Amino acid sequence: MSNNAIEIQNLVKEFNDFKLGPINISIPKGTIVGFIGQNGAGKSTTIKLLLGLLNKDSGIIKIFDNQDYNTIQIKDSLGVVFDDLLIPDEMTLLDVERFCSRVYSKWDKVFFNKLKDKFNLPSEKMIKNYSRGMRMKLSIAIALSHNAEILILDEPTSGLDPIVREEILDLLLEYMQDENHTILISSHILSDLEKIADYIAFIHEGKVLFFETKEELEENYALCNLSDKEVENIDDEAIVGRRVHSFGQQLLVKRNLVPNGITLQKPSIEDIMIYFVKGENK
Ligand SMILES: Nc1ncnc2c1ncn2[C@@H]1O[C@H](COP(=O)(O)OP(=O)(O)OP(=O)(O)O)[C@@H](O)[C@H]1O
Repeated sequence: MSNNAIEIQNLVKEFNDFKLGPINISIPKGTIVGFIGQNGAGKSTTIKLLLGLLNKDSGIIKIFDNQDYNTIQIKDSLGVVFDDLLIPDEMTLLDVERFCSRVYSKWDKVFFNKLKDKFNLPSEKMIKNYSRGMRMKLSIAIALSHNAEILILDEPTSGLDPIVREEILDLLLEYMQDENHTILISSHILSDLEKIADYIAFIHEGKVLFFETKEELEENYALCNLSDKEVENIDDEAIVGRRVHSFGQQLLVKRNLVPNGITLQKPSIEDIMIYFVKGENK
């Protein structure tokens, strides 16, 4: 049995004007993978393929070594959050709770009610009258309350205020106390991922540009500010991307390819993402 919770091999999906893949990613059990990329890069498409909500053109997707994940057991082991709640608007939280207790074999009513109180979610208000933040919180509460072994979260913190976001990140870290738990989370709020992710997968125009641990990103890349003259001494191979200023240039470089003596700074994940995209036109 492999040590991966999710394995994606040569996954391809084509729409009229967009091609995803081939995507190759292995997500080890017990890790949090932050899935980043520009709007339209292919994050949600990958997640939908993973969940069987879209049909792939080719490739292999395995969840716990299992390619046939339409079984109840595998559905039970996935907790899913999309950027909006996919629940009929006429339902109340009480209806949702009753529904989930029937659908999920390991539904934890006590934990769900704890989250309901923590998030101040009204029990009898119709979901259609919930605010966006309340809908997201309910969605997260459901995903966390059925003892899923993998959480797949597509933009779970979008539209939430910083305090609630922090609470949710804490809940995710608490969930990860169990070493068999795994999270794949896509987000444009890169500072959130900076706090919790072990790996960052960066998808750009349907291709994975990198899949590295946060430590590897830190070891491999650095920012430096140089004059135009100084930049001439840097090998083109070392430059991932650049931003030209009136006083010189800021570069994202591969640490191991720049000469000694240059002052290097640690880039944020946001820096790395921006310079990778800009690097295309360097
Ligand atoms: N059902 C579909 N039919 C046709 N094209 C689609 C379909 N679903 C997605 N696409 C296209 O696939 C591309 C990737 O979209 P996707 O939603 O995966 O991006 P994303 O990275 O999740 O973006 P965002 O950050 O904006 O949510 C886009 O060009 C989108 O228009």
